[in-house]
Amino acid sequence: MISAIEEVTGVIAPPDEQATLQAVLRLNNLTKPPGSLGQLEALAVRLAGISVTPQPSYTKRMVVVMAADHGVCSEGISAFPQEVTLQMAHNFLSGGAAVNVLARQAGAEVKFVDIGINGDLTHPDLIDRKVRLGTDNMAQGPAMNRDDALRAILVGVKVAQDAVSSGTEIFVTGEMGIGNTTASAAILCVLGNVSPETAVGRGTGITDERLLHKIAVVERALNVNQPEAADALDVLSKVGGLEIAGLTGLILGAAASRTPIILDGFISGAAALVAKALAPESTAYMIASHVSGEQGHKLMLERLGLEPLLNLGLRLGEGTGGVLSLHLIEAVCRIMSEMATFDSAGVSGAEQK
Ligand SMILES: Cc1cc2ncn([C@H]3O[C@H](COP(=O)(O)O)[C@@H](O)[C@H]3O)c2cc1C
Ligand SMILES: O=C(O)c1cccnc1
Repeated sequence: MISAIEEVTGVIAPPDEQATLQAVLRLNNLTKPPGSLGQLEALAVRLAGISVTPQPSYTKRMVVVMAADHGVCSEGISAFPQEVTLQMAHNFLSGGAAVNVLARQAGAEVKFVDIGINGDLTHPDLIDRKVRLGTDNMAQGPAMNRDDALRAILVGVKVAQDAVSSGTEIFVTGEMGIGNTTASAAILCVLGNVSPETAVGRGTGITDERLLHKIAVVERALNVNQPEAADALDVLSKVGGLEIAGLTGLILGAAASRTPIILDGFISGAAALVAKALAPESTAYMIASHVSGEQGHKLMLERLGLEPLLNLGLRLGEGTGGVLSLHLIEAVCRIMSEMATFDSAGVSGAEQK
């Protein structure tokens, strides 16, 4: 199975240099002072390199929501009970979750993948790829074994490959899994080399007292499991989660097929840290949609070397911030394809000094 992942990481190419250069030149010829569209210009340049054209467009957009349960919920680390994952799964599948609403507005399709929900789920639109019925309690031992983590990564890779084959041009990462900010914080501790006090946040909105307990649970999980920082699969299997692993695969699959992948919040960021550790060049295909309200997310993005587009204080996950940023991506694409150049509009360029 590891060789199947290496096959994917092995084909991730750097962004296209020529398209990158063409985008820079075009931006400087458009009727505006150079650099005046700020971060949108940087985004335009990155998208050009990813999609190998200075004038990309992304009509077919897909948000992939990976859902799974976490054994560590039995430690009382969330404000909500584990059953909410399954209950919310029905809500996603009937179109009533926040991400469904925002995706409809942004013209994106939502794919909902059961990669490890602890319960039975059937629905005609469900992508049933259950690897196991949730993870084990990482505060007592490994969350899962290495094979489960590998299988979950490969689920994500396949979802990406199938979607690209049927025309998907841009992805958004989404997730649902009560307890997954605990697993994500543990991953950040190891791969980002930070302390639990720095990495752990309030997730669904826990009290001060429960926050201290959550920090202690992450400390315990790290002590019990001793995850090896140099071995991302060891980290993912011991203190990660199935939806995090699935998103890691989705990111790698998207990067391997030269498709931009928009990262949502803290959980998506944890998956991205694992993807970066497995394939450093995959970060070229990642776009950080926003910095979330979850403590540790800002630092996580710094570790990934990514600049977030938005800062709205979101702390929901599901892919919500990612889908919102599709509007900005659409704006950038239109700037690159519809704006006049100094020549075409007969506007004088900057005076040379
Ligand atoms: C109703 C509801 C809808 C959600 N949608 C996303 N999350 C978010 O909250 C969870 C992570 O927070 P924690 O680690 O504190 O459990 C994940 O399911 C995440 O997607 C939700 C949480 C709830 C309760
Ligand atoms: O940053 C996130 O994505 C987040 C924060 C809190 C809860 N769920 C998700």
